[in-house]
Amino acid sequence: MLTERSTLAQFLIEERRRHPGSSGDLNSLILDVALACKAISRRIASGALTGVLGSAGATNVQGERQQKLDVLANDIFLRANEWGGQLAGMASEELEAPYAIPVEYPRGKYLLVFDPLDGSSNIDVNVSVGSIFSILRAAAGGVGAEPQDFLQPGTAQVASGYAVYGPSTILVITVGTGVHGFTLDPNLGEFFLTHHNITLPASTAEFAVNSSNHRFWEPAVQRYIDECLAGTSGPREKDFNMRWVASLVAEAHRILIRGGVFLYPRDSKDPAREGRLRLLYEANPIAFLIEQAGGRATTGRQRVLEVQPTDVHQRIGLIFGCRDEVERIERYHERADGSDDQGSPLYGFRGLYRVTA
Ligand SMILES: O=P(O)(O)OC[C@H]1O[C@](O)(COP(=O)(O)O)[C@@H](O)[C@@H]1O
Ligand SMILES: [Mg+2]
Ligand SMILES: [Mg+2]
Repeated sequence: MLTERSTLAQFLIEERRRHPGSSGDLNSLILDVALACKAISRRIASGALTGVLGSAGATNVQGERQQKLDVLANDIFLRANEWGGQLAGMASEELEAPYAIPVEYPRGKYLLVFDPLDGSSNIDVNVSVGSIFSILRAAAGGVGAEPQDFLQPGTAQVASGYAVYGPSTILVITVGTGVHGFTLDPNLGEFFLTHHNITLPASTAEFAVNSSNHRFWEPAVQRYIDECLAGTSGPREKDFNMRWVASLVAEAHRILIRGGVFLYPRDSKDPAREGRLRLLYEANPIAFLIEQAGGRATTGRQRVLEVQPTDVHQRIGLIFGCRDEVERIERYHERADGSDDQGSPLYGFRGLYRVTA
């Protein structure tokens, strides 16, 4: 019987009862991931006192400047998860190639993919950051250090989750049976079940987008945001609120708790890439959580979880949140000019009144 004082371990034991023949490896793996998140939370909380802020002076595979905490968090994830015998390999935002489990440790049947520190531009300004993870099955025989082993669609995820290092540290996970949140008690060093069965409302009046990219967006996204901005004077006939934390985990958490829609859509800012966020360790784990909470996640054209990855570090347009809004954005994408059959003819991008941001 789960209560507000149930620990993450107790919750996982309850879940395992549904699968009597299971080995318990998935539970052990999730507990190791949780341990990594606790360790990262401690390091972040000490901030400037322990010299963890600032740049590491290097760039990662994406060509982005690594912060010291990016490197530290990556190392914590590797060390916490490499020895337990549940994994065949790991892939990280901070590592160009997948990480092979060292020969001295046993191999297991899962693959772990993670963004050890998400929203890292927020570290130095003391705003929420997080970690994101996704668990996949390894190919039979426990191999799993080759890039192609990780190129599985999001529908193949066994579990996913994130930790937000905010005013409190919260771990939110799904093992395919709903979405559950656990708050870290910093005195006991233990995650307790505080948010059981998180569900998203169907509709919302709050959106999250980096509107400085407006001119690079496709017409469908321009139309959607312009209509939100027009508020009661536009075709939506209601006012919207906007938030942008620049930390995907913080944004996803807010949306899971109080609803909303998030857009980091495909744009033309850098023609070499499809979007800003990474498919395997940002979009897929968040999309799994959002769908499990009753929401929807799309690239605009396709369900995120059905995209066949072609590269471990592949980027993609990501739109997720409350079902009604995401479906509306998908409809706007159905026509290249951003209009749809249900839109006002006077108010589309071909309409008489074109609203600008
Ligand atoms: O700075 P921008 O363009 O608004 O981008 C913000 C996005 O970048 C990210 O910080 C990318 O994650 P990393 O910090 O792991 O690279 C997302 O969390 C966030 O949604
Ligand atoms: Mg990230
Ligand atoms: Mg990161």
